[in-house]
Amino acid sequence: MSGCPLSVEGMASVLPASNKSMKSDRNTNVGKKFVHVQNPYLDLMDEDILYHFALGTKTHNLPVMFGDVKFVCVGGSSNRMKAFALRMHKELGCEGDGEEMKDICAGTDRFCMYKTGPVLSISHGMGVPSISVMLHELIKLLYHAQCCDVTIFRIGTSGGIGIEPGSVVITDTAVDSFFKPRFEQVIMDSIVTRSTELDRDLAEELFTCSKDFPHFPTLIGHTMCTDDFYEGQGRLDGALCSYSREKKLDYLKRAYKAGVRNIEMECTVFAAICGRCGIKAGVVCVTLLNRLEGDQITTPHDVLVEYQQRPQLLIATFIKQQLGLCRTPPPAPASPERTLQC
Ligand SMILES: O=P(O)(O)O[C@H]1O[C@H](CO)[C@@H](O)[C@H]1O
Ligand SMILES: O=c1cc[nH]c(=O)[nH]1
Repeated sequence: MSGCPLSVEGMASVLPASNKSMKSDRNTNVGKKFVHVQNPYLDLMDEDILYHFALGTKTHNLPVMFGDVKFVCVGGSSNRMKAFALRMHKELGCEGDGEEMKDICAGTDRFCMYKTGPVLSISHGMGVPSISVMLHELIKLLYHAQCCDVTIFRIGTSGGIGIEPGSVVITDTAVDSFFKPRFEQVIMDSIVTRSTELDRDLAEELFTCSKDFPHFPTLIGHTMCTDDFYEGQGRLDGALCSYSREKKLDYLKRAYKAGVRNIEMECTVFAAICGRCGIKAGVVCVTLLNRLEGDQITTPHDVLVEYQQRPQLLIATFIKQQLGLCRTPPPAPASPERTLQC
């Protein structure tokens, strides 16, 4: 994050041991949409240790480190999220080549985190349990840092259904394996059902933005979240397979009929947790294959690398537009393209 005009590098971010946790009056900022938590116990705690990030309210000055965050991008792989941070570094016109950018979570190898100006880039690993742990700590971090008007994106990979590999799917509805827009969470010995609503306007805005990239198809559709890559997604190539090829195809075709265009492993919990905490959320995943045609990912590595960049390209452009750093769309003749002071 060094050299970026919007970064907080250089300010005291690690607190002396004696410091109290950072708390402030959120009521002074009327009109702003603050990230909130849904836990009455949190404010009663003297200290909050974000264990999987190796950060804490007494050891780190979270408002100084993260108070300006407006966009958070999450994705499964740490390399992808570092690449996205480097891309944003360049796109925001920050100084240097970004190679000096530090992993804020270097104290742990669970997740990686990079900050470029108002953009935070974080990995979440694979599957609901992993992203769920990350999201709890991320949202507490944004809450402790008193962040407001935050938008969060998941930029991922997925298996497509009935669409060309390399297509980018912007999720309108995150559904479970029964094609229902819900996330069922086992909480102790109860099952709690939460809504998986995503921001429709955001999906439409992203779709409009995708028109800048005619070299790959982008569409809006339902995304199905499963708890497994193999049997959970009806694959015939796992170590176990308890159904027939016909049953698999019947399932995928029913999914398609229900509006599902791609399958991945995190979108329902992502939508459910972000929605409950007042964070505008979007899911954008590229498809690596068409599941009606096969299960194995046979696409060459270099093509897969290019595919993975598609959601990044779209989100980076969207963020630049939101920050007023892009001319498109709409062209603004009266106000020339803004540049950031580095
Ligand atoms: O590419 P990412 O973000 O990891 O997402 C997808 O890829 C993983 C499976 O290969 C799952 O986590 C799935 O959701
Ligand atoms: O088929 C696929 C490809 C990527 N990620 C998934 O979850 N499934």
